[in-house]
Amino acid sequence: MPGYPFLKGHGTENDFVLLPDHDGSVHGGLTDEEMAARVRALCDRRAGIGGDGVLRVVRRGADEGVRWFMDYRNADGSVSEMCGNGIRVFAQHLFDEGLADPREPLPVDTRDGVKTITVEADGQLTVDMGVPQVLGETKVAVGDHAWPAQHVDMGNPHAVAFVESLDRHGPVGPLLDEPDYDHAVYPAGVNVEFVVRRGDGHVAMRVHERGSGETRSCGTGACAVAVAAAVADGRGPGSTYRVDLPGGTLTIAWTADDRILMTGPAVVVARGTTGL
Ligand SMILES: N[C@H](CCC[C@H](N)C(=O)O)C(=O)O
Repeated sequence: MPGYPFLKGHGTENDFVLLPDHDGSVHGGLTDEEMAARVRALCDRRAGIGGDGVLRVVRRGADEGVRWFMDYRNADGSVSEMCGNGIRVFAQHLFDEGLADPREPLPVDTRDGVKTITVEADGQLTVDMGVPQVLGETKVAVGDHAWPAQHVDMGNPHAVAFVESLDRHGPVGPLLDEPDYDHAVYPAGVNVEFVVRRGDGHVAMRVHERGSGETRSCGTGACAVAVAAAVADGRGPGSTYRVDLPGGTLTIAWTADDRILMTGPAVVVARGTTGL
């Protein structure tokens, strides 16, 4: 079958189509809109492969030892600065293909700069997600229910609201539509997280992702949630949160030197060829 190679993978069921394009010769010549249309076709869960987004795997020059660039787009074709679950799957793919050594820290360039991935003894991957920005209080709403929300930037924008219940039959509802938010605060859109407490250092969340809708998990969102919870708990740096998502669990550590380390699984489930 003519076409180009793809792989399918997920991190806590936030799923992605990976496009190996090391020298940019497969997809690099497309215009922005042509690439956005290709991404929408690939992410279509009926007529395509299906995914919350696309990770294009591009080799960088060997400057400063950073050899890879993760070109991420949401399912609607829009570009985002970073994808936390996606960068773990991206790294796992490189390890699987022998293109990176899992025994060494792996730097990957993104639109939000270089992130470094390390492999834990249990095979989970830890990503240094950088320094969070806590930008103040905003508000979000679903239907006629509104909540205050913490504005947290993880390279991409988040609004984190603490709610009474995540139940689909409760005020948060089925999240079939984008929550209302302050467009003056988020002119390029926003990822909206709804959080309940599960215990000390333990929360659960649902997320409506910019450009993808409700997903089973959001890595940058889990980081934003852990930061908002630590701030609400008067903790700040030096705290660790377990974040339960519909698709699995992520561990988020806010280090004493103000960096966010996210640890979670990454699985590559299939490979193939497509003409989409
Ligand atoms: N929808 C997000 C990007 C993907 C984030 C999420 N999949 C993650 O794991 O961080 C945005 O537009 O900023």
